Amino acid sequence: MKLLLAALRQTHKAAVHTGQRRRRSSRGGGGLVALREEALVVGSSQELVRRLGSQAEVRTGFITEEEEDALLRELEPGLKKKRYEFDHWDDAIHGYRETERVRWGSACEEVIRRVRSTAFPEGSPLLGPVHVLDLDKTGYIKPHIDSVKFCGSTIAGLSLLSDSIMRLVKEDSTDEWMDLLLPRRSLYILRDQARYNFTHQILKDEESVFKGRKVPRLRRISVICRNLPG
Ligand SMILES: O=C(O)CCC(=O)C(=O)O
Ligand SMILES: [Fe+2]
Ligand SMILES: [Mn+2]
Repeated sequence: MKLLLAALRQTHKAAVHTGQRRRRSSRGGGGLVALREEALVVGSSQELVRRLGSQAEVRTGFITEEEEDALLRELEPGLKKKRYEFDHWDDAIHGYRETERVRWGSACEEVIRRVRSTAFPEGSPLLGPVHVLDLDKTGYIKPHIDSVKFCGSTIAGLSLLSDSIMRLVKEDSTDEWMDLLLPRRSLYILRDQARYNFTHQILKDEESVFKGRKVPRLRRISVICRNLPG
């Protein structure tokens, strides 16, 4: 199980090293451009946000508080048995524990069904187990691209317990980037170019600022559905 989950992110290493180093020098001047006042996606240019907006989608309030509670009740007992992992320098993720789940209670089953019918084209073959990732409040996800061997064109994730910021950076042109605000209980969907040609990362608390506003990053659990490579 552990092996498969790590393999999902196996292409991250090059992205972590090249992506992070170059980011620092390239960020300075990039003004944030929002499509609308309340937009949840900003980026290095309005053109990029327009072109890729539909491939990096955020749906606020995708689940209710009751559904979030049901997911947490179902997930917490198993997660609590694991320890957060902090010290592997080569991991794409720092400060996390994770698991996967095939069978869900009925309230959760309904949520997962809704995620899948929203994010994936009908009949698209899906990865059976749902991935559950628990980030400690000091945890974060470094830039990586999910393995094309194990994961298809679409990644869809629910965010529980905390708001967070997902940053996408173009792999071969790191001054092209988009930040997605992922509110608690929202669903994000990454597809196609946003999934294949951009690294994604979840910012650590200290860096978690969206349109000039601090977005406190608390403990966050994500519930992630993927499809299979075509
Ligand atoms: O926590 C998330 O929403 C994303 C996790 C992720 O990028 C991964 O496990 O590959
Ligand atoms: Fe990922
Ligand atoms: Mn490791």
